Amino acid sequence: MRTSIATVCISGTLEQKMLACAKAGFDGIEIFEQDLTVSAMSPEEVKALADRLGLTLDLFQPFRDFEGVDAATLAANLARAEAKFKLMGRLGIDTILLCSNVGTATINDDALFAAQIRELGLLAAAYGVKIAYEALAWGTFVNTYLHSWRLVELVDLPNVGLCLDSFHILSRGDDPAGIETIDAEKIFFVQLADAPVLSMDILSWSRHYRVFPGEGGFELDTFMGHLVRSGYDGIVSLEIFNDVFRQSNVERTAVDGMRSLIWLQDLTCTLLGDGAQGHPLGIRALPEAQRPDGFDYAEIRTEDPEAVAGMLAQLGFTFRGQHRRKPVTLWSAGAARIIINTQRSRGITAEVSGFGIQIPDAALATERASALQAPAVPRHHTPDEQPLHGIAAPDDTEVFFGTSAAQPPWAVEFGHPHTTETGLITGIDHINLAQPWQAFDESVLFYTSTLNLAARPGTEVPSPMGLVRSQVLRTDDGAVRLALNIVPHGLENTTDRALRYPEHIALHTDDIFALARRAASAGMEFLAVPKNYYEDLAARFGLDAPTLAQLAELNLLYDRDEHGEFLHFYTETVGTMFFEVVQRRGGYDGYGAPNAPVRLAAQFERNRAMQY
Ligand SMILES: O=C(O)c1ccc(O)c(O)c1
Ligand SMILES: [Mg+2]
Repeated sequence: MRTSIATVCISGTLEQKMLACAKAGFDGIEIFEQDLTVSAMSPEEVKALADRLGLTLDLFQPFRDFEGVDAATLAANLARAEAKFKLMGRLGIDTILLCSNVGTATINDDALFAAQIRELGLLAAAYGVKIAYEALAWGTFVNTYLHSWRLVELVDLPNVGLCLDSFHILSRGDDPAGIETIDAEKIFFVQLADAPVLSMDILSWSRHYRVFPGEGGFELDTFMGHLVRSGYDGIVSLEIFNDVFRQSNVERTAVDGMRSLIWLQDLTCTLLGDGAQGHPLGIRALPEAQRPDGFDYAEIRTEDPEAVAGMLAQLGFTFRGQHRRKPVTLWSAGAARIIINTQRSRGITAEVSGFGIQIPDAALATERASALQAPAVPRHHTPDEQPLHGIAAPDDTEVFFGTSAAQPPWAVEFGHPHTTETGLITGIDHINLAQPWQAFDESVLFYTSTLNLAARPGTEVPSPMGLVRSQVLRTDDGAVRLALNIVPHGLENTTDRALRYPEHIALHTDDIFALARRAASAGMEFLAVPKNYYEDLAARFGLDAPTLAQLAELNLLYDRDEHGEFLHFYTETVGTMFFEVVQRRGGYDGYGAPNAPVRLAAQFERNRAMQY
């Protein structure tokens, strides 16, 4: 499949954009006119640079507000178009995108639309230009792709066809199945965009909230399935208008986009099954996706290993030994393994620096991640040590693939072959990772695609520092769960890293009261929960007084839904990390969302107190 990306998706000058797109592996680009207008490069220089980079210039866009106008406006529009056709000749671009009219159309008449577009088509033909007509979802009279297709049929010129843009089709809730009824030869261009499911006017949604495929809520694999079956064999491009992407690192965003197209092809192959082959679009599958079986371990990098070890001991973890060659120790409790690493600390007292997941075939998972352009984490190992397969996530978390086994083979390197014992902690429930504001969407795609996790709908948690965007990524069975939290905008410049990126490891237990009591008597410091919270609990759930008193005494939080109950507590923070302990009763499958604002406010109070 030939891939392209609109220059409007990413930050920088036109030259920087072109370099980044070529480096990320795109075959071509769409030139967004504004990027050329403000560029210091002449059209000829742009063409020469594209040639040098091996990029094709696939589309010039947008040409706006053409059809459905009075005679005088039509004449002016044709003159405007002719200037652009000449410019395209200098760029060496043969296709222009024509958006359906949103501004100047006053006459609603399909015959007139078609006649006027026909005039444009005839003029374009004289310049060797093709016109790809796109129905914008907010077009005054033409706003569905099937309507734009009827008009293209009426125009009936070889150089006038369609541009299909997934956003305009899916945002309106239109059924993309109709794509299969379109003559594939007449689909001149395809643009893909995903978007979070929001309830707002479509224009604002489109101009600010588009994201790369896999980062939003649209079913783009279904869309692609119809496109593949239509027989289309042209370019599939990304066209994302997104406020964050436009100010983020251009190279990273380009790779993020490329990853989305690689992943979407794989999802579409899965959806089409045997039917994926034998279509001209030539979509490619990745090495097989596998479901992770659980967390292998969580890793804490620290300058203060004593503080972290102290907390683990209070929680009931057992010291399992020091790695025979590295300054790394292993602690375990039930199936939970935690590694304390004092190597390469990044100037932070303690942080959740990575985790391992267990997967049936670690080498295959690494191959798949590499095909998704995940950067490898280099780790040395001696011939008698387990090789480690690691990838670096956009938030700098290091993720390692380990084989699925009750006793991980690497544990012997810590001198202790068995790491499982019975105790109150039974395993790792989830890991919560703080995302720098510009990495959130990229991380969602990175973790879901490389670890084969499903993204749940996002939420927003109010905190004294702002709204914290939050999203859970997980396996269906809950064996691996990640919670991503975005750090509120503006805090990236604060010098207090604890305020910036608090992350945590959540452990599960079958008896949180016993565990909390034992930890308290071992001297553990809990995050203090305000009294108001327990009054609210009493009102919401009708808990009896002794239960409430016990919860309050131990700083436990509580939630309940139609499936079951959830009890949890948080430890104090060390560096930028803390622990959570959770107990799930019945079929409760959430994360205590109503309690998240209580936690964030309590941590904020605690941070303030520490500053005085
Ligand atoms: O928002 C717009 O105006 C706009 C322009 C060009 C496109 O291809 C598009 O999908 C939207
Ligand atoms: Mg478009």
